[in-house]
Amino acid sequence: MRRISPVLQQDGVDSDLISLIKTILAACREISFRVSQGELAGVLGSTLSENVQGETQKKLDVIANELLKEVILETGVVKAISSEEEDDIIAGNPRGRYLVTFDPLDGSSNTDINSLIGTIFSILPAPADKEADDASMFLQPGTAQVAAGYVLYGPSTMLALTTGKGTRMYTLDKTYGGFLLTEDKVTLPKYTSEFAINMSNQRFWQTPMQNYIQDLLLGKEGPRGKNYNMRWIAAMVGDVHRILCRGGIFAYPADNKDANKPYKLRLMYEANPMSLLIEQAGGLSITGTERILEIQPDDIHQRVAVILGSRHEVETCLGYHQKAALAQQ
Ligand SMILES: O=P(O)(O)OC[C@H]1O[C@](O)(COP(=O)(O)O)[C@@H](O)[C@@H]1O
Ligand SMILES: [Mg+2]
Ligand SMILES: [Mg+2]
Repeated sequence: MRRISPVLQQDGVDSDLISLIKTILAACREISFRVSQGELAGVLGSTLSENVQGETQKKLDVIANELLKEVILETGVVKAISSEEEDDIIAGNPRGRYLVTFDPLDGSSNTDINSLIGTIFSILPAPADKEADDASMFLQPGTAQVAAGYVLYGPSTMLALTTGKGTRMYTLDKTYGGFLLTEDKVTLPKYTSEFAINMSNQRFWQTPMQNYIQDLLLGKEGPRGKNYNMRWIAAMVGDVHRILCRGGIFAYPADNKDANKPYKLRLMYEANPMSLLIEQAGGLSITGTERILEIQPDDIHQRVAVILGSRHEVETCLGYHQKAALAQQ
């Protein structure tokens, strides 16, 4: 089985970028170890603080954030980092060629129940003409990402990674201590009959999403003419992993539960890296009205609606949104 470096070298990936990816993975290996120790490592439970998004931080959120921050800044090739758990960006080497954004721990609420969690990361080119503490550097569309990936801390620790030449999966070999290639070309089936959405928000969704899900639930007797199954892991990293493995559609649409917070997922830390992984595997990722990877961000902590997965199903969902928009004209 092949290790990461030769695979990336074969794809023509720059040596600085390879060593940056390997550094991020070294931190993830450490997080994986601590997660697997569970209560024994004293990493479970909540801290008394809240992050910039007003959410209570889990101990593991803080530990994972610190680990990643420290090693990434030490590489010397990173101009700045932006984390879901930090209010502001953190400047690195002014001559660094890369910017890194990450969600150190995705699916935080799963930590205390020994369920799926993961780390999501995205790497962008650093503009040479900006200061290392200038947050506007990060406001690049997802199409600009030079690499994106996640590490899933499950029964085995797995990495999904893309540098723009398809999506591959690797599995952490704990005896050797590194990630080995276990799926060379992840390919999403175009069609699916499995969806992932938090149904408890149903009454707060907008009409097109209400109609789309309603038609899935009608099954064989409804307009879609087949029965659908549902899964919800409560960690985007787990739901996206399942979709990369066997197809499906995942949605965290807009809702009006809290007027000040219509969207849940973050563009830079979750939506963009997952969208690149999904599209590089032949899937599609949209907000309902536009392709996520083409959004021009206006804030590092901005949130978006996310609908991603098997191409035909996402296009069908898009059709419901387009129909509603036409009816309003
Ligand atoms: O609480 P809900 O509605 O099930 O939301 C779950 C969603 O929230 C998230 O956990 C948010 O991520 P964090 O754990 O990084 O805050 C997603 O991974 C997941 O899809
Ligand atoms: Mg998250
Ligand atoms: Mg998180």
